[in-house]
Amino acid sequence: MFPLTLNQVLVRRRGKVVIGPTDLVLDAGGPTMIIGPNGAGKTTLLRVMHGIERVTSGTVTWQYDDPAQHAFVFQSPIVLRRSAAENLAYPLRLLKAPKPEITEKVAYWLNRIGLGNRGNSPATRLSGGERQKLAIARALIRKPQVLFLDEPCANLDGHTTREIEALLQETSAAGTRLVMSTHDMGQARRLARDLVFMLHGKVHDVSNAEVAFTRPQTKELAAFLRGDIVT
Ligand SMILES: Nc1ncnc2c1ncn2[C@@H]1O[C@H](COP(=O)(O)OP(=O)(O)OP(=O)(O)O)[C@@H](O)[C@H]1O
Repeated sequence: MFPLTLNQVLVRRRGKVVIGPTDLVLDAGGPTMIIGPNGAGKTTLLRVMHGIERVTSGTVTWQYDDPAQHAFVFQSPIVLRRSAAENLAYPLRLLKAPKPEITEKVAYWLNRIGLGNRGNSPATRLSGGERQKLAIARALIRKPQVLFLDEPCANLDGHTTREIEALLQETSAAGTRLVMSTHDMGQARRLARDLVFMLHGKVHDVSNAEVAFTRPQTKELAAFLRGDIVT
């Protein structure tokens, strides 16, 4: 599916330029972490790439696009008002997967996210961290080639964050392309192969994560990584 190429993408909402005009090319590697100050446009950029945010002008081009091959995990986990197991089964039912396969995969993923004995619990009763893990598992259960995540660990405790990071690292190693926003520079350091630094609605810098953290190429990125307020 890669490269994914954004060419002069501009998103205007209520008269305000939220994104762009900006360019970005993502290759097949990853994980890519999108960083930048609040309001820089990280969420909107992810939504544009996934195809759920209309662009005002410019183009978003996949090498070949198959919307069934990309999934999106939102900052506030969205769970269906059904059991945890039913949440996981849902995407497989849409794909008309055979029943035994659904049963097997649901059991595997419930265990994988530590909900092995909570399959019948209503998803809405789970904790925030459990709901987020469920949302990620529901995205992964159909083995997408690309997974977009918008601040998946915002507001989660350290233990859950560590579990989610381990799951994401495993997912990336297994070949799913991760593109994720984070405000946590420790997390970016732990997970990123490359960093996309957003500032004022534009992609300001794209660099290898190691290079960015040791020799940032712009003074704005250096300041942001130092923890300064960048305006
Ligand atoms: N539909 C909309 N209408 C008006 N303004 C919008 C809309 N969507 C986003 N914005 C504005 O565009 C800017 C970028 O928003 P976005 O959520 O993409 O940034 P972000 O970098 O993800 O921010 P945060 O880190 O705070 O989540 C913000 O100032 C936001 O208020």
